[in-house]
Amino acid sequence: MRRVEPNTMPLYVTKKTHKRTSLAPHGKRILMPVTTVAVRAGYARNDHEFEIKYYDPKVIGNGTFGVVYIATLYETGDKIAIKKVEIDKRFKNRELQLMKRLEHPNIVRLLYHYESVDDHKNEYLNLMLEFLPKTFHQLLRSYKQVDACLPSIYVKLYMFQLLRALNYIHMHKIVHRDVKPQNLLVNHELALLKICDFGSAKELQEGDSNITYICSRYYRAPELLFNSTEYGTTIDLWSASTVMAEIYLKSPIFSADNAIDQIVQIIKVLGAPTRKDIESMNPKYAGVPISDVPGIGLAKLLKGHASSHALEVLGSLLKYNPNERAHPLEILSMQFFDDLRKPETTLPDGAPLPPIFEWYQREVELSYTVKLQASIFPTRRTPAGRSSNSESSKSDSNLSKSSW
Ligand SMILES: Nc1ncnc2c1ncn2[C@@H]1O[C@H](COP(=O)(O)OP(=O)(O)OP(=O)(O)O)[C@@H](O)[C@H]1O
Repeated sequence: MRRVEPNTMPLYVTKKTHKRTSLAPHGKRILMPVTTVAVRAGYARNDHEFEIKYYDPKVIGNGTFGVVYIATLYETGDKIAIKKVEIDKRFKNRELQLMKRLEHPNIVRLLYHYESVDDHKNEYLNLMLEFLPKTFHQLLRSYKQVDACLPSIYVKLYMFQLLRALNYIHMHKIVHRDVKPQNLLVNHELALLKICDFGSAKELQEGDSNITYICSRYYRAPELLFNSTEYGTTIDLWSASTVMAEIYLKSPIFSADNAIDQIVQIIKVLGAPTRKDIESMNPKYAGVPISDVPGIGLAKLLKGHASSHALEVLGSLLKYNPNERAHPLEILSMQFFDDLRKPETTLPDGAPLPPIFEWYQREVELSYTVKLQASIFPTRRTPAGRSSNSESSKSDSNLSKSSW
């Protein structure tokens, strides 16, 4: 990686391709073009331009907003993902601004970014991200195809990491607004989960009106379906719990073709929202009154699929009233996650669990304020600064960002 003086690089990507064979620094002979780009680092602290070389780009995802490629870094041989989104000059790209602020083991890491321009003078923002091999959607599908269930240790590990990441994002008053299996990336061998796609995310400001047509329908919180513009971060908790229910049911818990039917599907399970519930979701709701019908209930729907502890988690999150949804840290302290706290627990192949208890100081402090630290962390592995075991949590200097 060669450092270049600021301002000496053109604004846009410098593309040099070598057609000849070259020996990459990581020792592999490359028989294909290598692309060189002038990038900026993902984290703002040292925002100089660098030259990065990559090769073998292939499309892996075609989203609403852009194209995602997989490529290999010339220097290290590491796989990366490049998300290329057309720049709309009228708006500042929120995804880049937010991703620069977020640094967490359960959030996909922004490595570099650069701008590029095509032959028609369309301009693009390219986000170079750490690569993860699968989406959670693909993982669930692979189990479904062989009529198997995701083993319960993975359900616990993945839900723990998802809720921990949401807690971290919400600490920054950022709401993701598109939590769904397609936006959760996994390395199933290591049992790691990371949230991606901050294209819909937003930092909430008091008094701001927010758009309601956000979040993929099946995972959309009821307050959005009731057209609330003053929702909070708890919309992500609803989405997370629908993801959890989907793990057990092997298909989305609430699926409909339109917003009205989506509400109907929720009512069929949870029963109709009370007047108080509707007021909590959207005090300005002026739609048709909803008759008082009972739902079949989560316990009946998930009978034979989910344990009582799993139902406790789902029941604490799948609530109409956004303020009644449990705090993510409260959920992490529930019995459902107790296996993860036992020293003898391993992955099915005997490998150790990923380091899910290495928390940032700031996350730990927050868990103190809600007095949950004792129940989130394993016994005798108390969090940072108080530990007899240095493994339990890394200090800010190791992990956190100066902005904290
Ligand atoms: N870092 C990554 N590693 C591996 N795959 C990735 C990565 N980032 C994105 N992808 C793949 O690309 C797909 C689309 O990415 P992303 O959701 O960020 O784009 P999008 O344009 O916002 O898509 P959508 O409109 O479907 O939400 C993901 O579902 C995933 O399959």
